Amino acid sequence: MSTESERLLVVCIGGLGFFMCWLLLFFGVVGDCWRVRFLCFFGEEFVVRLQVALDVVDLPSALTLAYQVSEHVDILELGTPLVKSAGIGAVSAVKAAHPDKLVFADLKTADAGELEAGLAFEAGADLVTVMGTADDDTVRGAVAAGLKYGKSVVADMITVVQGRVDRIREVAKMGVSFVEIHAGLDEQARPGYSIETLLADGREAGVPFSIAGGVGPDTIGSVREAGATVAVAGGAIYNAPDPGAAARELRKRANA
Ligand SMILES: O=C([C@H](O)CO)[C@H](O)[C@H](O)COP(=O)(O)O
Repeated sequence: MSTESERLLVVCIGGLGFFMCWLLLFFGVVGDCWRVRFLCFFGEEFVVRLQVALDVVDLPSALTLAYQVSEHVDILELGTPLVKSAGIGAVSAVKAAHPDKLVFADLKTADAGELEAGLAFEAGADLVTVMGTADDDTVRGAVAAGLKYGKSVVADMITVVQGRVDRIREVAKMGVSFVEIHAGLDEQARPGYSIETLLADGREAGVPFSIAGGVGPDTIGSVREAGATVAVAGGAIYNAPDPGAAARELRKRANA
């Protein structure tokens, strides 16, 4: 073989190796949630992922609901009340039943971020929440667990109303995959509640975000237009007479 062909061969093998390294990094270490983020920014700019909040309080009901809706959603969330009632083993059960879906453990961790996030990842969660109001070291601890397991951490901004955009930007810099701009069930129940304030803060913050707080068929289009990575829907699905049909309709409207 001539020297020129040898050099070409070395360049080709080197190039292939470099490409394989990036593939491994992308599909292995970086994890599913970063793939969602990547697709949203570079592959499917206007696609919003649909996350169902399984806000029931026992595992059989959660598994039934997940079974009814899974084909229409991207992310199955174990709501905080479910994890408190059924335990972290519920995360493993939902992941075992739906290995093709991203499983989100809504722990809303307020302290011991690395320890609690590690529990969820160990149980099979792909994403876990830490409170956006938690101590910065708690958020950083959860992120450290995410890096260790190759999974993602979401900062839940529930209860933050004043100065929300500033705090969103702060926690985004701590390495969370995205920020959940969230009005909890109690806040939603107050007269005058509007999802619009969440959307406005999402638009202004300029970091990847999800929206939770009464997302339904009438609002999911605005959630997408605001630029959200993920739309979270609980009551609009589990309170519907046919949760599967409700999820299908949300999916249709999300990307209409
Ligand atoms: O996170 C939630 C709440 O704090 C209870 O755990 C809900 O899952 C979230 O608000 C989404 O539910 P809906 O507001 O009913 O869509």
